[in-house]
Amino acid sequence: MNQIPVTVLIGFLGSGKTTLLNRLIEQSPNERIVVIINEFGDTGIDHDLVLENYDEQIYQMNNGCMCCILRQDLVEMFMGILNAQAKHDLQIDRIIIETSGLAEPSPIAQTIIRSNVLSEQLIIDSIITLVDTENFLYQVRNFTETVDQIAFADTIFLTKTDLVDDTKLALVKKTLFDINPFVDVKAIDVKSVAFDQVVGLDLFDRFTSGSELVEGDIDVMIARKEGKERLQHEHAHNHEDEHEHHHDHSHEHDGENEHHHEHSDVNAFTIIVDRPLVEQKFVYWLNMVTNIYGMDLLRYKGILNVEGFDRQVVLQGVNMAYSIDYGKEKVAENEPSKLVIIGKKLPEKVIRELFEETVVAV
Ligand SMILES: Nc1nc2c(ncn2[C@@H]2O[C@H](COP(=O)(O)OP(=O)(O)OP(=O)(O)O)[C@@H](O)[C@H]2O)c(=O)[nH]1
Repeated sequence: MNQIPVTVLIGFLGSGKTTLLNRLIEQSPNERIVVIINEFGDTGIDHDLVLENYDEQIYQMNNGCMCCILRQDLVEMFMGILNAQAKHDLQIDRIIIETSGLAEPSPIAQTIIRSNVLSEQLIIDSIITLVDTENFLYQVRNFTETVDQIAFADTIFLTKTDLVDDTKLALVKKTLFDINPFVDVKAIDVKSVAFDQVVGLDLFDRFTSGSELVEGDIDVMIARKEGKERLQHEHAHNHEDEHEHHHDHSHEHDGENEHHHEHSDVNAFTIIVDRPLVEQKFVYWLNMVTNIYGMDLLRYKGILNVEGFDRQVVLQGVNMAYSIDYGKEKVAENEPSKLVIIGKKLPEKVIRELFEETVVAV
């Protein structure tokens, strides 16, 4: 079954989400799109009514901010959409969610990733954050939601750049990169942007719950992603193995690339190791950190040099879920591994020490 791509539009109040959504809808004659809108306080539309009158294809959530509670309502809404698809024998091509300006994206993503039924049928296309360039600097100082929206974004669209000068634009970009060092940032005009510049970007990776990952699973996960047959591995899923210490000679250094941030409660930092990682040790650390810090890990990404792999290994994660993939060919056998971690009040020192003890120490 084809998974339906879900595009999540987030952004502070007035950042241009509705204007963008209208622009997308008016441009998409050949796609059957379902739109979910989450507004504060508006009167909702009865799901069943909408389903019977399917042409409208617009669902509305009105029970407050989309981030605040367990997203059981979102699960039910998605199930309603999927059931309607089956009942009416329709193919829905795409779902677009416009969130309330105060929403945090994490629970929306978690709802899709963590529900087995939903994750079989839906796939997150991209999490797109719109940033009102004119008002962003004020918003980021005063509303933690804004920081979360930046930290979580796969890509950021700057709106209202026509209202600011170059100095302000540069400051906004710098602030964005301070919060999320690996995000793409692009100025768009929401009134004229092309459909395929916004949807179908496929930026959000397929995440797998990492709690049972053991040595050898990196191969397995990549193979699965590439649609190949599951690789046969000799390794036993033996947790004692994970504690075994190998002798390698890598060491971590707190390089000048490190990012420290003062933006509300979100922090970001970089770990660089200049020798190849031992898979078993790295996996052990990753399992531990994801299990301990779970929802506080907003985003993490690593370009890793792992012993025994010809190519770089790319790690991308959200909360407890992450994906692992091949990156480019290694340039040098000893090229450094780099990990960027963004989270909520993460104890950087503790995480570094844990890394030092479990991954780097001989
Ligand atoms: N000058 C200018 N105005 C813009 C731009 N993008 C959006 N706007 C205007 O900003 C206002 C807010 O846009 P909306 O699309 O309603 O923003 P929103 O994010 O949906 O706002 P909420 O519903 O409050 O969350 C509208 O008047 C838009 O016309 C832009 O690039 N330049």
